[in-house]
Amino acid sequence: MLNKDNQYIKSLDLKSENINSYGSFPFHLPVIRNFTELFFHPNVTYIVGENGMGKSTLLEGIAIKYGFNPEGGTLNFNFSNYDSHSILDQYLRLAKGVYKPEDHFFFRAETYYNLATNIEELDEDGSSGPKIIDSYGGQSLHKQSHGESFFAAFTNRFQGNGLYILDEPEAALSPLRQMSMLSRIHELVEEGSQFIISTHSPIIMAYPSSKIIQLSEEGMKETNLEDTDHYRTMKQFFEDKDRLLHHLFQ
Ligand SMILES: Nc1ncnc2c1ncn2[C@@H]1O[C@H](COP(=O)(O)OP(=O)(O)OP(=O)(O)O)[C@@H](O)[C@H]1O
Repeated sequence: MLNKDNQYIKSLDLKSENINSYGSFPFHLPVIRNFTELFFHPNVTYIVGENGMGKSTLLEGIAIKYGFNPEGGTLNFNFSNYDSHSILDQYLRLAKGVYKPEDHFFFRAETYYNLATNIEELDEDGSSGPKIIDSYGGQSLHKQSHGESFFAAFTNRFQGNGLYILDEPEAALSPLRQMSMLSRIHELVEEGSQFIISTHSPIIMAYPSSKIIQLSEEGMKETNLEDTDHYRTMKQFFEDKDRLLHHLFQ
């Protein structure tokens, strides 16, 4: 298990001295306006918060700054189907640790299918050596269900001693698969991996050896699982569904 001395990414800061105006995207986002230095947990750091708070933008900035392709994949992927990523990475300062990960993956639910297509194209071309799809379990990611193909990457492609940046990995995963994902995260953490995960799922955010950063209109704040808006809302819903529905339909 990684610790403070050997984690791969230590902290993130904003080069605010280079920002001229906070009037437009991505600088107008509350997390950027109120940025405070972010210290990553050696095992798992969660970025949570309401839709539109800037989780994907922040995660993408971290990933690009580290050297990942904006659309995800390993450090070796450099395909692009669109070029709409923000310029935030140019304004970030990432403190890396002394040790480098042996495995890397930037998982984006949004563009996972572009990645799947790119893998097929590279494999058809044949010039890149052994088939890439074999490291994802061997079966075309397009010929599996959404959840199955996501899970194939987590179980087969992620090899440990890795840096894994995951944007909403729960998309398409059933609650049971989300729990399996937690146990896979545990295995990979025990094998020297560091995760940075943006999620809306209270199941995914339940890994104990972690830090939860909640983004809101006020900026970012460290919090406990039980105090996240997601956990509270779900709890309220399940504890008294009828009352909640009554209020919703008033
Ligand atoms: N390329 C872009 N150009 C302009 N605005 C953008 C761009 N990408 C995102 N935004 C805006 O920035 C805000 C934050 O988007 P982002 O996708 O980072 O939020 P999020 O917290 O990940 O949301 P969700 O939980 O819905 O995935 C949104 O209001 C979005 O419309």
